Amino acid sequence: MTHLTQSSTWQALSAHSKNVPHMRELFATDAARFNKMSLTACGLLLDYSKNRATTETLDLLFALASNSQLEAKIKAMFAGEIINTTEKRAVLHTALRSTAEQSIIAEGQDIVPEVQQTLNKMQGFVSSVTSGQWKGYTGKAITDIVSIGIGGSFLGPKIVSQALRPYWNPELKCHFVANVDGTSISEKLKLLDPETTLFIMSSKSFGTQETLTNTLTAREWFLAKGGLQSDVAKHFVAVTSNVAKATDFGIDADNIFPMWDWVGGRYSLWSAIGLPIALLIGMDNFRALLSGAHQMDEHFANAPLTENMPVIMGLLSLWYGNFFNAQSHVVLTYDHYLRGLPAYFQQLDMESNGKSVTLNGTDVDYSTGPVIWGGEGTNGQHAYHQLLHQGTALIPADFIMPLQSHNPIGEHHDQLASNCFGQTQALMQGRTFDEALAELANSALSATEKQLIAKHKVMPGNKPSNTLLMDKLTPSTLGALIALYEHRTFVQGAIWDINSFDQWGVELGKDLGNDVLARIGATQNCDALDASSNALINLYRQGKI
Ligand SMILES: O=P(O)(O)OC[C@H]1O[C@H](O)[C@H](O)[C@@H](O)[C@@H]1O
Repeated sequence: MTHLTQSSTWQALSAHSKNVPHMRELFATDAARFNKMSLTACGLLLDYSKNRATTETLDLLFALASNSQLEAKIKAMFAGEIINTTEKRAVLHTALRSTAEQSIIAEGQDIVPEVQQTLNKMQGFVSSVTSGQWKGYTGKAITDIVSIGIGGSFLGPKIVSQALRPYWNPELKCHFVANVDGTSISEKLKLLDPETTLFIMSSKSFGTQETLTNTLTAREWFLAKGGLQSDVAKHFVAVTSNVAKATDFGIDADNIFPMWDWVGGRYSLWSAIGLPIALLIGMDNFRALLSGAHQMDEHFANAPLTENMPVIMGLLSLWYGNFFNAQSHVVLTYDHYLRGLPAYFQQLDMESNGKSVTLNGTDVDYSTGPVIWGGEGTNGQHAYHQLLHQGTALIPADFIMPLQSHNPIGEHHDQLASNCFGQTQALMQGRTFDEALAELANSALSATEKQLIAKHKVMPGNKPSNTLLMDKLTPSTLGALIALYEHRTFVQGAIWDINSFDQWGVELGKDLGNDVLARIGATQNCDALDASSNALINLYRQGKI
């Protein structure tokens, strides 16, 4: 057994998990439950009262956090200690949204000036492109941006841009290409004019196959359409920590925006990887996004554990994963602009906490990161919510909704909100057999049929959910919301004693993919691998089944 599962707090939580009353009862016996179990920070309100939790539960969870040295671990992250031990890196995405007055040391150097310089460089670039001062090779202003990247170098810019659509510059369009499937880039290029298109190649490593291939294809297209090699600098910029590779590739050194080792891919939207966002929403709004995230950093670093939003959310999610066998967690956004957020949180959390050994290499004997999934409310209500209500799996849910819509037409937002609140209520209270039977009282069914149908209509309830509200979806509230989930992920990783900042599983896939590529291009059929892989590669070489 690991220290964690052996600990008396863990054992106490395990025993206590069998004795928590149904949430219906918890609400019935405490009218102040919402007041006691909700909190506001950084423009966000978290209602966590619809959880299987009593004061005792929370006390035990906070004790678990303290015993896991959570506060010290939070300090270590903010202080730039090498907490990504397997890659020997600091984890300082929080420095990207620090204020100019702060001083944050990484590897013996204050990194804030570099961060500020890069923001200023981004500012100059954004203003040059959006004012039309930046000209393409025929002297025309830029109308279309194509952002090429994958993983964190794609999801962050794409989903944040999508979320902040009301703030877009109407003169500019932005397209995102990630997949190495040639269809993705081909379909985009069909829409574009090389004279007015600017490509942003986003790759921290400048070594990711998909991004390099898509960028080469874009450059070939540009040259085939009339651009000259000497025009490439006007149409290709890069964001990378590997400046040498980017210049070798042909990108003008002046057009390279730096990235740093201490920023993980899935935490990078706050860096120059966020350039497509800044181009679309303008630098003031981009800075507001950073500032919202910074406020959440301050809250996370300074609020006591018992009033700390990321800590509470992290602990409650861990409660279900470790003590109720919940294997997934659903994120439901009641705002069309936030429809991509579940996919963003999916990478953030699953790449961070999909781990099976502790920092010192011991196999864990408890569940770590759950499957994160979700979608847009109300659509999911007419699909997978059925399983949330009556399925056998326990799936804790987060409901996220702004109180004011950017598009307040008719009764739409009232209906959206009523669905959101109605769902959390239904999940919590469910429907008993007697209630279901009473609803059928006036139907024409026989008594036996009523009994049977009532059985099918029973909803056990007691299904946990958090509700997160904000006044309005703005760059600042979105920044705070994303930082909240980043820190929630951190909290869980800290308690599980895993490295939330490496991704060796992803790396193996890349290596084997390269090996297979060489075998596909070889002169002879492949017979060196397992029978299945040999057969699949050879069928592919043959081009038919
Ligand atoms: O930015 P890049 O170096 O091209 O990396 C892009 C992506 O590659 C990997 O697959 C990582 O798992 C991601 O976290 C990263 O964001």
